[in-house]
Amino acid sequence: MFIEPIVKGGRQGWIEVICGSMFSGKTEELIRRLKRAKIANLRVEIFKPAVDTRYDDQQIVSHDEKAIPSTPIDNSQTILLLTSEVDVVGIDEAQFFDDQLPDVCDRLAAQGIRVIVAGLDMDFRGKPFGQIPNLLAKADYITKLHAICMKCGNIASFSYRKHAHEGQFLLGEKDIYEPRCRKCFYDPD
Ligand SMILES: Nc1ncnc2c1ncn2[C@@H]1O[C@H](COP(=O)(O)OP(=O)(O)O)[C@@H](O)[C@H]1O
Ligand SMILES: Cc1cn([C@H]2C[C@H](O)[C@@H](COP(=O)(O)O)O2)c(=O)[nH]c1=O
Ligand SMILES: [Zn+2]
Repeated sequence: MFIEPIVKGGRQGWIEVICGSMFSGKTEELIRRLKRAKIANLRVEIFKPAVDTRYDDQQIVSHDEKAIPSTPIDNSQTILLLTSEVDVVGIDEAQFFDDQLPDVCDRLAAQGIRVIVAGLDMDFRGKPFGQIPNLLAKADYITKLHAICMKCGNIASFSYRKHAHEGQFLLGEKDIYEPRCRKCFYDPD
């Protein structure tokens, strides 16, 4: 389990990335860290891409219905305008944000802010997704989570799309996606 680092000598920022397949627990882990920060009386701001309207327009909601209020935004640079007086920034579904997101996270960390980013590391083809690879390169702390393969019960790193849609962007749940292990993802039958 991720334990918050001890910071000596004043305020210091850093970047945490939580990645993994769908249903691996990224949103639950993000919510857990953000709730602990709130318990510590830190000033917390939470963002998600406005396009992600799956469970709720405003809140971040996990597959298991854990929720926390957030601000939906269209552009990652908006985060800089809304975080002048905060200690912790949380960002969910980061794979959907524009290519400025790594730079935005760098700038927040340089201001002494703890930045916690959650997102899919791979798309339905098993290819790196959006800015997550660049964020992983910049991260101070990385947590890779795993789901359970829906075919064989092993540990799953991949998100298998059950529909024929070819575009990278397709919001969905268990009706469209299932987590799979490497073997069941590449050799289905
Ligand atoms: N195949 C699966 N493997 C693991 N968890 C699953 C699976 N299917 C459903 N779940 C549920 O999904 C929850 C994780 O949801 P969530 O944090 O929203 O994941 P993510 O953000 O990574 O998609 C788990 O606690 C569990 O209740
Ligand atoms: C693999 C994959 C997923 N998506 C979409 C499907 C969901 O709406 C989100 C991921 O949500 P989660 O919190 O990680 O479960 O992303 C997509 O658009 N394209 C893909 O290839
Ligand atoms: Zn499997």
